[in-house]
Amino acid sequence: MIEVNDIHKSFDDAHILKGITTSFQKGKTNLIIGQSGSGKTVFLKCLLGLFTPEEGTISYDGKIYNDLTDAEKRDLRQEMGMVFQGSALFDSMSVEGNVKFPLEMFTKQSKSEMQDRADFVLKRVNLVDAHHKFPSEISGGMQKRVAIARAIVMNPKYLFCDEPNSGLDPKTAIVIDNLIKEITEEYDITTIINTHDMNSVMEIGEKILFLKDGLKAWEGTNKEIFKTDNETVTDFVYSSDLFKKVRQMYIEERN
Ligand SMILES: Nc1ncnc2c1ncn2[C@@H]1O[C@H](COP(=O)(O)OP(=O)(O)OP(=O)(O)O)[C@@H](O)[C@H]1O
Repeated sequence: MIEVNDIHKSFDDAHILKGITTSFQKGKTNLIIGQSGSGKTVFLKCLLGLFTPEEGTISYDGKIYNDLTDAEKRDLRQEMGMVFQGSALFDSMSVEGNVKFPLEMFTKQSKSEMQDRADFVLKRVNLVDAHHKFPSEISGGMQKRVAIARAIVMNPKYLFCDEPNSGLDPKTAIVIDNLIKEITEEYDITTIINTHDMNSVMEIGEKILFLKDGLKAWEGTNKEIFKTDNETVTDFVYSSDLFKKVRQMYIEERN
């Protein structure tokens, strides 16, 4: 579980995060949504320990980040997996090489242990025949699977995903969303996903945090987001006619 208490982050005179308090449960897919520039990436980077908030605290299963020693912070970072926007695979390394990379960097595992772990996570993301291919030889959806395999290879407690569906067709995006949700439940990970994809919000948003101008404008579940009358949320989430109709049908079905 990650608990965020009143964090503020500024760059020079620009006050970007203006006091955000929230929490993210383990075993759940937590989504962060909001317009471009609302502070989602800055918030995610604070959770990753890449930015230090000037005020407020972030705690990871009860451990307050600022109270940790440098060695404890390093240990905590190793409990974090990250799926970057655009996958961010190493082009010069094979699929298997990409997945083994964190093990080679951060563990003292033997070659056969690394091989077993790489085989296991690649199988878990349903990639069994691509070990020796290079990123340029596989599809965007397969690259995302490799990125997910690499993010979970160290058995993380916390998984952060920045726009995991960007550049994917809608069908592949759903497969990737479901894969992230399954893995989150299976390994009891606290997963936080930064997204613009309203389909993800509806499908896997067990908890949704809506940021606006660096503030928490709303939070709730995907079921609650259908029912909310909060105009800031409805203006943003239901800006397309299609989603407006879906919401109307949902409300009528429930009445
Ligand atoms: N390192 C930085 N230095 C200065 N300003 C920054 C830095 N990183 C982000 N910002 C500013 O913080 C604000 C929020 O940016 P952020 O990237 O968090 O938005 P976002 O909600 O993730 O947008 P998008 O959905 O487009 O990715 C922007 O005004 C941005 O210019």
